[in-house]
Amino acid sequence: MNLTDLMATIHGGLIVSCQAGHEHPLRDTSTIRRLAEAAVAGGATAVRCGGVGGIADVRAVAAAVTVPVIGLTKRGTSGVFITPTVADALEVLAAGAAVVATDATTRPRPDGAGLRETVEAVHNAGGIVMADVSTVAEGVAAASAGADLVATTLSGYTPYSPQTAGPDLALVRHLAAELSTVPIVAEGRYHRFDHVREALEAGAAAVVVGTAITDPVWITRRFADATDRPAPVTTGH
Ligand SMILES: CC(=O)N[C@H](C=O)[C@@H](O)[C@H](O)[C@H](O)COP(=O)(O)O
Repeated sequence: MNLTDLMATIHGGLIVSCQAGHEHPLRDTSTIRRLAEAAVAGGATAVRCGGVGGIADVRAVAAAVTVPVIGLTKRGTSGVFITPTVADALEVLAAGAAVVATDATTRPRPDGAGLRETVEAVHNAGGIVMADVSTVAEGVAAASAGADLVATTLSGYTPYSPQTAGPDLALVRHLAAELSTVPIVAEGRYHRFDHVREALEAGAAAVVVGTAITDPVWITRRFADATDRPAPVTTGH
């Protein structure tokens, strides 16, 4: 799939992130595949998946859904952990993803490759790159390194980006103003319908929602916390 076809499919739409952390009750590849199928049935224009489920999740979801898959792997939880190496990116593509999501912060990558090198490797293999950033400067650098899409995924997850409870709509707005030719994807803590709308109005080409759709632990907790018996423990997404 090329970028033009991808944008014709996702522009103005919802992308659903189907992931579950190591200790999560939904951490099972066939469960993730079913979540992805449910998301597509509900109108997801694309699915983002992989994470700690890695290549197995990407492969299962890509084989099951007709919409484009944005794949990623995760290694660890600090530094560059989203599809951190060229080898990871190529594996994600080989598993059937149309788009590889990768950390595009300027922090050192574990294989020593630059973002530009990673982008080139993905392009040479026929893939599209979604650059996960946390600041405007990172988004601008990612675009000049050749990234096809810039996503706000990492805002709030690098020590130097704003640690907001809700989505970083300001980052969407600023990236859209800076980057006229690279589509911006709004991602990270989109928990409300009005925030999805606001992101599109701020210039996002598409919005990714994960936890608020695909994590029943998180959803249950929100309801439990409205009762006299709030949930006792936290389980990550
Ligand atoms: C920071 C990081 O590792 N983000 C990951 C990226 O793939 C996922 O864990 C998120 O669920 C995804 O970005 C969607 O965000 P939210 O679940 O907040 O809607």
